[in-house]
Amino acid sequence: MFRVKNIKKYYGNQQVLGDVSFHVSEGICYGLVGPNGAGKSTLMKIIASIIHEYHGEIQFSPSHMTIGYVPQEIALEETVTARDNLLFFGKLYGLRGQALRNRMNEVLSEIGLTDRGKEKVKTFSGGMKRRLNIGCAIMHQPDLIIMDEPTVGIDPQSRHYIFQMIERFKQENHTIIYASHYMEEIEQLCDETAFMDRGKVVENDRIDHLLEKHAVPSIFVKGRNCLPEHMAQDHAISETDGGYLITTNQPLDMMKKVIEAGNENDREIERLELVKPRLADIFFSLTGSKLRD
Ligand SMILES: Nc1ncnc2c1ncn2[C@@H]1O[C@H](COP(=O)(O)OP(=O)(O)OP(=O)(O)O)[C@@H](O)[C@H]1O
Repeated sequence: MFRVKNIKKYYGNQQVLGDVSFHVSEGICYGLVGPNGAGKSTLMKIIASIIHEYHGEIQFSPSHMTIGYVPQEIALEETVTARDNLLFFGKLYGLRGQALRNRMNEVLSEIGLTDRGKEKVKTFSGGMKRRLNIGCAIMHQPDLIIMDEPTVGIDPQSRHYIFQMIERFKQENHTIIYASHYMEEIEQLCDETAFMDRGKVVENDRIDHLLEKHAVPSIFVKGRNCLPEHMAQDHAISETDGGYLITTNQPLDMMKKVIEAGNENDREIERLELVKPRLADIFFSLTGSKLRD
């Protein structure tokens, strides 16, 4: 679908992208995740051809691929209706007449605003504006949809709605680039992801591969005297949530040991759990950066 090759970008003397490369296949949702300032928006603007001054190359295949760009900032005319905004963007993309009106109605239904289409955008909630912002970018049914943090500051219902839209886009074989600093969103929506930090891609792969490659299993135990003797010497243990997180390659054996030791007199186990590896922990272990600093 497209390949990002050795992209470098400077603002004055500041390098904001340093030799970024990856490949995105057709029909997937590809996540760009990283803290504020990592370079996600700059990279997306380069892919969307909004920024032209950079080093490196973006290779699209086919070369005439169509792109829809959903900016991080709401880009709507608030004094007119949702329908007028969609008509305006549809015209920009070359739609006219009945085809334009049909597509406008289709998109209104897709973004769940059919009943509000004739109302002015200034009366909309933040979530409705976000949905309309997406609607404007998909009027021309683009092959590639680039979404820059489309769920920032919205209510859970609208977020859920946007997630459902993205699932539909994928089913219709659109390719999506999705930037976020919410790792839960990347885990839920994306097939592959690139971890970005300080203008570099520190890791990129399929999400299941990342978890397999980097996640270290662990168990969580909480209770009175719940740690068996000697365990602290033999394993990596950290205190968290009033209990202990024990990193081990044999989590089930370890749970057995904790339970056996828990049967002794002065011990009491309140909670014992296998801890599912999370992408956010992998990101932190690779970069030393938290996503929401
Ligand atoms: N037009 C510009 N002129 C100068 N510096 C800029 C410009 N745009 C972005 N930057 C800088 O480039 C770096 C990367 O910014 P960018 O917006 O791409 O990061 P980001 O990962 O998208 O962050 P955020 O989540 O805050 O949008 C930041 O240090 C930012 O201050």
